[in-house]
Amino acid sequence: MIADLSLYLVTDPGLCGERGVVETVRLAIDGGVRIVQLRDKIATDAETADQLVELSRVIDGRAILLVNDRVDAALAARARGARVDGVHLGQGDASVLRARERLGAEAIIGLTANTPDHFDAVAALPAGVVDYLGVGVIRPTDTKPDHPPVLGIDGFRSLVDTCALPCVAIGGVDIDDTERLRDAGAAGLAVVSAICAAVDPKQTAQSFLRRWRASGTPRVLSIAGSDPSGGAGIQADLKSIAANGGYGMAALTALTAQNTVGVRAVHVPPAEFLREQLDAISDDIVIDAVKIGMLANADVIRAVSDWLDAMRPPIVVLDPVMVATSGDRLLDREAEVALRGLLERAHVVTPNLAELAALADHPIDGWDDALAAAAALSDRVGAAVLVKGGHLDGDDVPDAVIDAADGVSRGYPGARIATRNTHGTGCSLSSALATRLARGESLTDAVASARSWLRESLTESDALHVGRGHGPINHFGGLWRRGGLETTPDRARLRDQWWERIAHLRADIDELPFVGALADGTLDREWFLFYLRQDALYLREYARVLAEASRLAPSPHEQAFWAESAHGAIAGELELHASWLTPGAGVEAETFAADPAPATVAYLDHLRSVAFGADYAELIAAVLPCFWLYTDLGTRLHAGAFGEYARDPQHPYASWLATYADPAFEAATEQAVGYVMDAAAQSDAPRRRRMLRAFEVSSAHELAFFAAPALHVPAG
Ligand SMILES: Nc1ncnc2c1ncn2[C@@H]1O[C@H](COP(=O)(O)OP(=O)(O)OP(=O)(O)O)[C@@H](O)[C@H]1O
Ligand SMILES: Cc1ncc(CO)c(N)n1
Ligand SMILES: [Mg+2]
Repeated sequence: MIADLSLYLVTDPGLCGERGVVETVRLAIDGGVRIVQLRDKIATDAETADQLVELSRVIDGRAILLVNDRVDAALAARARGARVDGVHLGQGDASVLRARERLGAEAIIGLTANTPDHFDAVAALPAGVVDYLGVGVIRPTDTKPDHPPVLGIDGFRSLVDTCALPCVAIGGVDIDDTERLRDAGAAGLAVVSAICAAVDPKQTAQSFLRRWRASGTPRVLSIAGSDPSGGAGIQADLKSIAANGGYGMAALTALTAQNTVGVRAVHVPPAEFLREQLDAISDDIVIDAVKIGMLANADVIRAVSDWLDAMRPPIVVLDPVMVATSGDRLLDREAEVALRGLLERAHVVTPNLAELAALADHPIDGWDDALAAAAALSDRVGAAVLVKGGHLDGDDVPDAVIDAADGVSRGYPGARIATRNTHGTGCSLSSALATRLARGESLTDAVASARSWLRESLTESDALHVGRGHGPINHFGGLWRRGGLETTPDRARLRDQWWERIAHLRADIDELPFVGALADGTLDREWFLFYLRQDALYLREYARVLAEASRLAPSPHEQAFWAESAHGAIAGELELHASWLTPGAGVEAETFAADPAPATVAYLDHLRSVAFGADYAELIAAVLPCFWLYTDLGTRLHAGAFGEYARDPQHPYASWLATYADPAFEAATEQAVGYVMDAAAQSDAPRRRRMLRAFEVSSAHELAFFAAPALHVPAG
């Protein structure tokens, strides 16, 4: 069994001073220590056995208790009913093989190893003889005057690098070594004076653990049922653990045939097989936190309870699952009684209101009643209680966490999020909480972080469209939106998304009097000339912006495309203008003589600000509407979407219509759209958002540009 080695207290009677070893151990365990080694080189075996009996009483199953070297004392204390899990042996102490033989297969036996030869000797031992190694000293220490040569953290790393056993660092370990030792491969920190000599061993232990937990990826085990629809059970747990920064593992208690509408059937494999799964994991992997969900029946509960007693994981969050969101039962009545025995083994219990009523044995009438019942339950079982308000009526869905032992009590108000997708909210919240605690967050902070993530996952859930009943939350929705985990989005989906984003602007353009009159040929000539004069001023600057896109282009073919487009804006489209504005006369004379209208100024200022203040991706997004909107409008006009007359070669504005319905312009538009979607797909979410915004603003300027003639030219 691999116990939780993260913070390993080795006692020293001298350093514990007047407070004494037993009181120091009690305080350290209150602070989160989960493995203790009684080390006293002077006491007799009988005295050591007495201390072990006393320590076993104080520890009360909350931590692993080992003794240094004294196998006889361990056996004597066991004979007196003490729980002594094993021994730690030095190189010169009793043989590990003999100790294993005398203490049994379930015992935990540690061995000191400080040199390559020691590690070679360990590698030659049969499997299962030694459970972990103590490797040091990290720096000089007074607690072991005859200590071996100082390894330092690099020396530690080189020794443990290829070792299959978990190795704890020992000897002069300071809290500021935490991150570097974990990074160097330590399975935990064995500390002596840092805690024994501490003014406040509980607070010191808490500080060590916070640093240790925050410095790595927590390995979180879900012990729960399977929900094939993915919204609850171990499926939801694994997603929740990953979304909150943990590595998720899962041992299955039951298989359900369920979906978002309800539970059709439940199959519970033999509880012995669950224990096999649990042992397979804990024999190999250090577990930083456990989340317990659906337990199905009393046999399963007993199997989990026995394993917890043997393993004593540092963090246990118990979600007392009794009924699914659909209302179907997930725990039989006999098991509800057995569940109570499990509560004492949890650090946090997370009942919803119905589950709280069942566990507190009295009906819950409103939120204040729930808070009182949660406080009483916490006081009775010694675990913190996170009572969840999701099933309250009305618009408020508060939660609250109460830890009677630590005097913690905090409410978390929250408005109900309008969604049906609440399947698995409880499973997900408790798994997120276990992960956050394993990352070193305090109880109240971890609840706040888990809730915040859950609420974001509820808000993002409508995008999933899973099932006809209560759908699942979107476990990674927030991360995808913030660009943390988004896979490269599908270009076609992006294109549709962008085009849809400006649907309202496109509809407004279609509704403009200018467009309607252009289509049916009644457009006032002065309006059209006003539009053309402004468009000439626009195109001259637009060409410069396209030239800038060419300059910034990341590839030759994009560079060529934007350069050709710049040329087209000055040459091709201005030929159109010249034929209208000054037939035969010098194009410059008349074409650019108009004062730029406000809409023209605003649009060009926008383009310049993007061209010379942002990056290539945003720039080509900003110029895209001038391609895409015009091609769309021109092809629809030419296709008769606004009436057949627009297709008539005799139409008074036929040359304008032909320009924007030109297949070559349509092809250029498709190429421009392709470059922009490529850039968007390869960008992170923040840049994708900036690109879309630049595209949207340009589209709004296009609308204002088409609307300008009606504002500035009295209808003829
Ligand atoms: N519509 C909602 N809006 C906001 N928060 C919600 C909503 N529904 C549930 N929650 C929150 O989800 C979490 C789970 O609460 P709930 O009461 O649903 O647990 P549960 O019944 O155990 O869920 P499950 O059905 O997964 O077992 C709580 O934090 C609760 O406040
Ligand atoms: C397997 C499983 N566990 C828990 C729940 C609670 O919602 C569920 N519906 N299914
Ligand atoms: Mg629940």
